[in-house]
Amino acid sequence: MSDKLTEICETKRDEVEERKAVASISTLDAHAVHQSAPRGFEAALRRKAADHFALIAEIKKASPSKGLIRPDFRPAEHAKAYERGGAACLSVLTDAPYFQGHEDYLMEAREAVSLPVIRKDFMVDPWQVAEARAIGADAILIIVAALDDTLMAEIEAAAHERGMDCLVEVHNEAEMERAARLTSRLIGVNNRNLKTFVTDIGTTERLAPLAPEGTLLVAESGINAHADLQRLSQCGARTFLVGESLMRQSDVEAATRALLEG
Ligand SMILES: O=C(O)c1ccccc1NCC(=O)[C@H](O)[C@H](O)COP(=O)(O)O
Repeated sequence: MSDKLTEICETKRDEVEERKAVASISTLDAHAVHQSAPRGFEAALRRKAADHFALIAEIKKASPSKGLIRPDFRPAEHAKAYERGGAACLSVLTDAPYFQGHEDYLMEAREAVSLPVIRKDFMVDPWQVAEARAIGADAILIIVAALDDTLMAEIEAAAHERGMDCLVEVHNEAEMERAARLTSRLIGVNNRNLKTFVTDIGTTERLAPLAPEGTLLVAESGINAHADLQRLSQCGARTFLVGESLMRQSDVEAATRALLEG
């Protein structure tokens, strides 16, 4: 194993092979018919970002870099608090081995609110897109560093076929160039290096000018306060993905409002 992201993706590939033996894509798609239609993740962000900051609020129990973040973890309650606090969308971590996540958390959170929800997981196979829709996800994450161009495009196509949006995540200049080859124009700059965990919000400032025309840029990770939103808005970022700093607060609703309003 060379780094954490590689390790996580190797574990994920094994997990997906086991799951594929239990449910085919057509079984998952048949199941997805019973879900409500995708809620329009990117559209909700674009609407909010047009006149204010747009927040993707993350439901995150634990992480490889920080361990347990929220001991009294209640996905539906956190989802409602985020919605009341003004979030535009939710992100729910479903990876179990490294984030103590679960598919049930996404289903519980989405059921409790009317916000669109992204499944935050490590996509390594188009099969996972069918699974994401079957549990109700409105969008998926594509981590450019984890995929080659062909697989990235296949995963994006599988999402679009099902009416889902893609948040395409980059961390450096070369990844931004590769992201531009996809059709999605919802691009997240992860301020956290997923190989070393070093986090620097200056990463968004460095990469923002390189985003392709028409991009809705999302600044991800390491965002703690309203002042960070104001700082990042100077480089054109008006959409933010925030997990840990909100999940550590006892009053999640008030913290969400304070982050957005100052
Ligand atoms: O959060 C981690 O430690 C982590 C480690 C390895 C891969 C991914 C990781 N996090 C996923 C995310 O991108 C964040 O959960 C998300 O951007 C929110 O970040 P934060 O506000 O810093 O919790």
